[in-house]
Amino acid sequence: MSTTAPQRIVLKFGTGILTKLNAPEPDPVQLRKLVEAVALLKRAGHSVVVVSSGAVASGLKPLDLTERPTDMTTLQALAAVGQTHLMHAYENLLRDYDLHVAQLLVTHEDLENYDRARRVKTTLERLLEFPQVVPVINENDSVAIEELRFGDNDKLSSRVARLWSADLLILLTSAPGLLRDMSKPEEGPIPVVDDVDVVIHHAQEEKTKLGTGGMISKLRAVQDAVNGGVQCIIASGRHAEQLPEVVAGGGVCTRFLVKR
Ligand SMILES: Nc1ncnc2c1ncn2[C@@H]1O[C@H](COP(=O)(O)OP(=O)(O)O)[C@@H](O)[C@H]1O
Ligand SMILES: N[C@@H](CCC(=O)OP(=O)(O)O)C(=O)O
Repeated sequence: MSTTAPQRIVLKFGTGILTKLNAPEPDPVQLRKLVEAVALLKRAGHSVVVVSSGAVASGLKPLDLTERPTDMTTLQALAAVGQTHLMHAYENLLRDYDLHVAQLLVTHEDLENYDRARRVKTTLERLLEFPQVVPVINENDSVAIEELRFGDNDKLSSRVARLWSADLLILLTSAPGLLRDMSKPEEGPIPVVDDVDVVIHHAQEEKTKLGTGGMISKLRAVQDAVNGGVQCIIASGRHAEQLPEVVAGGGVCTRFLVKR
């Protein structure tokens, strides 16, 4: 697809691109670039919903922790502290573009329940009638029941994209797209994928230190989204400046087509 017509776009920001490369804490430079890209897309007439990770990572420093813990209770406590820091950062950065953040925290159960999911959808649609609002969605980590958690935000973003009938879901991550061979990044990502099943074997278990999902989780989320009619893109969140080009059909990324 090569178009600049207004689209409904879900942007997913993974933990791996919201944090510094060499320290387990949020990277304000990265966050600024991502917010700038959101503002650019909105200015071009697109409707944008952000699914943002980063609550747990944002809670580490305030709680004097240097590493991501593994026990669920501490992770939930970290998310409770970190989510407010994250939203504060978004609100501050969006102000430069006369935009405001709208926080939506949802659980797996909310989106599985017909009535609650519909309420999320209508709230989202009402919010988007205000051009100055950027909805930022995260899992409600501190109350999510362990066995029913999304855990990573890949699946959450595909659920949101389907619920909202988005045109496009862009998973922004630390990789430039889906690589055939992770030891040969110079080959660049696979440009276009028609069938996720055919490429899933390229995804390795390896992932960033603070991220939870990894590439396998992303491809499963992509499959869910394309099955629901949403075209998907995996692209580097470290090159947010290329987002308008990616939305228009170009850029360095992997594009997953919807089967017709
Ligand atoms: N075939 C592949 N191509 C690109 N990245 C891959 C591949 N297989 C595994 N990965 C890993 O997936 C990571 C992205 O997932 P993750 O760390 O969970 O990021 P995020 O926090 O953005 O969700 C990459 O940094 C890379 O280590
Ligand atoms: N909801 C969690 C997201 C967990 C996470 O790291 O997800 P991801 O970056 O998609 O691998 C948070 O905000 O920390």
